[in-house]
Amino acid sequence: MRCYVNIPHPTSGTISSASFHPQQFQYTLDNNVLTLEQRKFYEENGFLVIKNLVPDADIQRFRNEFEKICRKEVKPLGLTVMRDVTISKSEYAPSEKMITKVQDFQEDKELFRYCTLPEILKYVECFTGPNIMAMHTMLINKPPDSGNCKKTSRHPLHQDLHYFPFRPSDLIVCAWTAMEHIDRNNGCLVVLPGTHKGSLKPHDYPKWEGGVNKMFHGIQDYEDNNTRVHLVMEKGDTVFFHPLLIHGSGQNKTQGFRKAISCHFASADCHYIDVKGTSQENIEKEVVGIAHKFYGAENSVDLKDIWMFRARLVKGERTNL
Ligand SMILES: CCCCCCCCCC(=O)SCCNC(=O)CCNC(=O)[C@H](O)C(C)(C)COP(=O)(O)OP(=O)(O)OC[C@H]1O[C@@H](n2cnc3c(N)ncnc32)[C@H](O)[C@@H]1OP(=O)(O)O
Ligand SMILES: Nc1ncnc2c1ncn2[C@@H]1O[C@H](COP(=O)(O)OP(=O)(O)OP(=O)(O)O)[C@@H](O)[C@H]1O
Ligand SMILES: O=C(O)CCC(=O)C(=O)O
Ligand SMILES: [Fe+2]
Ligand SMILES: [Mg+2]
Repeated sequence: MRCYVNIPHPTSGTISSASFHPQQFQYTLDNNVLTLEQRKFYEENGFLVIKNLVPDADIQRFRNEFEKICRKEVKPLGLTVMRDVTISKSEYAPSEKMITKVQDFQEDKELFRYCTLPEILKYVECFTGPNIMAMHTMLINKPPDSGNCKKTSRHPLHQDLHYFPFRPSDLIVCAWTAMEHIDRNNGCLVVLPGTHKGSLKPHDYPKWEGGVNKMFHGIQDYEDNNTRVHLVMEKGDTVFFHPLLIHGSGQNKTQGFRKAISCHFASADCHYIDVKGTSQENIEKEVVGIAHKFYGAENSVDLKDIWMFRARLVKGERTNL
């Protein structure tokens, strides 16, 4: 029992019901943003959906900028452009239809506005506290999966903490905003409520016949008896979720490219950890391997350097990260 334990008031001698604090929370901080009901929901489930949080006008700007990137009209520094695994060996010219996602848009003013929106940060602060770092940014353009039946658009069930060499996990939160109506047809987020109370599981590539995208690791042996919840969301709706929450996304059965924008935020007071000897070693090797390909193996970089380099302060003071 980690949450909702009633603790006696320290100064009261005898314990009467009136001297009990109503609640003890582990995953949310005290401020006046979340209602008691919302706090309880996140504590219990590890996620919280806020309807209609990001205005249409902002989403349109993110969409425009993404299209400019796809047409190569802008080339933000440090951006990773990822194509679907099924076309990763082909010669297609870049276009919106070829790009599965862009990552690390911290140097793109238009897209990075997402990470500084006051309405987003107001909620982020409930989980991270006042010193807030934007650690990892993505715009996901989930491609249609009909036709070839390879289901490569699926994202296997995983915990984002697998990718993060910093702690404590409770001071990390993902904000994920739907850029259009998203349901099971175009591959919505799927979450296993309450799994944020568990530990980090070992991750590796799923053995899917059609192939799997680079670094899309999944949990090999998650318990299938967990309730899966499909998050149906409208444009602008935003889900905040804990980095240990097991989640993924299903196949996109439509002809459209399903879009979402997201950022992982962490308290600047978090600290980096060494993942050597842990289950995270396999992803460290992949990330460092890619960095070596780009910068040359002689310029040895470690995981911490990579993260420090792309992390950006968005509120408060840059203390550790
Ligand atoms: C890094 C930490 C991430 C933190 C994430 C937080 C939680 C998020 C959970 C996730 O989203 S997990 C997935 C995270 N994914 C990544 O970080 C992937 C980042 N993508 C990349 O680094 C590049 O897109 C990649 C290196 C895969 C390709 O880069 P380029 O487009 O510059 O290279 P190129 O097209 O020359 O391809 C290089 C090689 O990669 C292969 N490739 C490209 N796209 C691929 C793909 N989608 N799947 C598999 N392989 C792919 C390509 O076939 C080729 O193989 P060979 O070396 O054998 O010729
Ligand atoms: N049999 C399975 N084994 C492992 N992971 C699965 C399996 N089926 C789905 N998943 C993963 O679970 C998540 C969502 O599953 P979901 O059932 O919503 O999608 P889907 O199977 O692609 O589509 P559908 O809506 O037709 O079921 C995705 O991350 C997907 O990769
Ligand atoms: O399909 C999605 O948008 C979710 C992707 C995801 O969970 C991730 O990239 O970590
Ligand atoms: Fe994820
Ligand atoms: Mg299914």
